[in-house]
Amino acid sequence: MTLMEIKDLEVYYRTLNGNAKILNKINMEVNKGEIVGVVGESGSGKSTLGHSIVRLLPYNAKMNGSIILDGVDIVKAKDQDMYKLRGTTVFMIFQNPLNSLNPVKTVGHQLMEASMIRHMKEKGKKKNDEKELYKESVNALKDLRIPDPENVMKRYPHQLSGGQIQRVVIAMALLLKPKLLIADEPTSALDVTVQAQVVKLLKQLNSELGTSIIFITHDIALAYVISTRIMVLYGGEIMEDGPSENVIKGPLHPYSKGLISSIPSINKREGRLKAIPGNPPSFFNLPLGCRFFPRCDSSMDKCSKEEPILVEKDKRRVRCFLYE
Ligand SMILES: Nc1ncnc2c1ncn2[C@@H]1O[C@H](COP(=O)(O)OP(=O)(O)OP(=O)(O)O)[C@@H](O)[C@H]1O
Repeated sequence: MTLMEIKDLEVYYRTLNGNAKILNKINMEVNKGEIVGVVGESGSGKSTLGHSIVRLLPYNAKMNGSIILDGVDIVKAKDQDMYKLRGTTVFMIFQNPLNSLNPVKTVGHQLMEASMIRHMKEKGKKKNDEKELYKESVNALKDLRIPDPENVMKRYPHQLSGGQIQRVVIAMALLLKPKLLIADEPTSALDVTVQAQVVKLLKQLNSELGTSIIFITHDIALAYVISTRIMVLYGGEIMEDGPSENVIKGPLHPYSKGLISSIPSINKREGRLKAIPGNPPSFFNLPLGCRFFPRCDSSMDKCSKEEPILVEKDKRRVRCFLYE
């Protein structure tokens, strides 16, 4: 069952150099209970996609198209409807998690508030059992392996380290139990053992409550570990989208192939990783034709002249003339 449907989404940023179209005709669906890994190099538009879904884009952004989530079109919704939606319908763990916390309230206050909001939604009334809210909040911090959680509850966000803040925001997500969770590089500030624990907790949230997750990462190997579907973005466009297993074991798009061959593997004896040569395009100077063609080792004549469309192929969507 579809939880969210994005149609023809375009996002522009107005800048001193003119308008830059960062997302181009994004069409995608997220089903209930699905974990979609959105992958691509830095600057491919991943965070912009996440910010569009919670409608927390910078002041210089403009959106076209529609994002229907739980029956509401986020592009056109009134601000008051967005307030209602954020939290228990959709929640985003930002790449800079400090943005999700209120600097003048303690961590404990904010976590207990998140827990209370969820109880209100579930039972339709205010839950005032402070002890219960406190216990739930401390347990969420314990789940994230935060040492001395009672002490962390008393602190203000600026008194915590980057890794602790990231875990507090993930704890908030676990307490809110939203229908759709957008996690933007949620493990990048964490060490490997905590990373693994976060992945386990997110998977648990998904399997126990059917929470849909959009997991944004530049690391396609991490996307494979957590997601059921992988969507590859490049230069603000979907290049490939399909079941994780198929995308990883038999990538169709040359860009997906490049991302996969740059995964470090202990089994690779050759020593050196294959990096994709060149850099992603500037949004002010996009190549004619396919956006990936200047870096592509399978490019043909027409790739520099015409833009390929996204076509269906083997349970997948792919944007490449090799499959048209
Ligand atoms: N407020 C803004 N004004 C102008 N351009 C912006 C703004 N925010 C982001 N951009 C540009 O939009 C492009 C896409 O950025 P975005 O953060 O969505 O990419 P990303 O794939 O999430 O990259 P990263 O992993 O580095 O965050 C980049 O070229 C970035 O410089």
